[in-house]
Amino acid sequence: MLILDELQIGYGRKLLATLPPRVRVEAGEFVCLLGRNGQGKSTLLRTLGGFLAPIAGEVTLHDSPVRSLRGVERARRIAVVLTERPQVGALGVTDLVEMGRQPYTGWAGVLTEKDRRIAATALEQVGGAHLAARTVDSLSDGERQRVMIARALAQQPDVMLLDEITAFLDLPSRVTIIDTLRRIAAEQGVAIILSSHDLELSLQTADRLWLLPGEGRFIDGTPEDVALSGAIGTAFDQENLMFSLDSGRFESSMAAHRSVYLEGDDVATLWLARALRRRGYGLSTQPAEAAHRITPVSSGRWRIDGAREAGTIAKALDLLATH
Ligand SMILES: Nc1ncnc2c1ncn2[C@@H]1O[C@H](COP(=O)(O)OP(=O)(O)OP(=O)(O)O)[C@@H](O)[C@H]1O
Repeated sequence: MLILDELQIGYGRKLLATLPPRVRVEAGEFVCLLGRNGQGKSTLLRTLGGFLAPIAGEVTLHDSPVRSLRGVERARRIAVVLTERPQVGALGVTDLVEMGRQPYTGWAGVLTEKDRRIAATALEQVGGAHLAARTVDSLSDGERQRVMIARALAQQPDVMLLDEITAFLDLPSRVTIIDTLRRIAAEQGVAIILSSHDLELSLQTADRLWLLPGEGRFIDGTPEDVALSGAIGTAFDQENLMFSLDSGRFESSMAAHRSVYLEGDDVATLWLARALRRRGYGLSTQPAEAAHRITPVSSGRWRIDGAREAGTIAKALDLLATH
């Protein structure tokens, strides 16, 4: 339903990215948009929302160019959530969420019972019903983000564009908000495009990744295809940090000073492998080439070089360091 045709985004002569000839986003899709600072994530979202003209090409929503949508029409179809703290003073949470109904209330702005019900349901959907009587300026960052999402939902849009909304939240709050958005996309058929710096969470949750790796490129695929293509490494790796395809996360890339052959693949051994990498050990697949050999004895207990036993990861690291 959202179609990006021959799209080039940027400002004046500054071209930030050229997209493939046709990119489609279907109802119910949850897309995460990733890229380093300044690669054009916000610019792309602004272009998709029709707030910024593309350098070339066109964005259409249900066959209408988004740039041609008038204010109210656009607000009924496209909702935008930003990370900035809204300057709304002591406005009530319920009043703010009900503002999402403005595209439907006509000039007088009178809310019907139905409008109030839709706003209340939106607040419930983001787990914010208990905040209804609070004022917006009294909310924590995480609570405020939920309320801003509720306002966007109250617009009953076809597309939601969210720009780095999880930036200041702790991990459980980020997971909760992303889960809520995924559920909303799937259950209500809203297409959701969310820019984020949370690469690992995006890899785990997105139906699709859009990656702006720099040099004007744009990559579109399932998280797994994008990871396997090596594009995540190209976009984010740096001297001391590399994306590991084995673990699906970034790992410190200090030069390995000694290699260890580690047997076993139980959970405790996977955590021991993490600790070893952090300490600068390389994990060898060839026992004969490794300086040390670690064998699991039972879960969370290992034998080091056939002799000494370690019952914690700290002890295993100690034994390796003193040997
Ligand atoms: N109005 C503008 N005119 C010209 N250049 C702009 C304008 N707004 C942003 N830019 C530039 O365009 C580039 C992309 O900016 P954008 O905000 O889209 O990046 P981003 O990927 O969202 O970055 P971040 O992760 O830091 O939020 C940056 O170099 C920025 O300085």
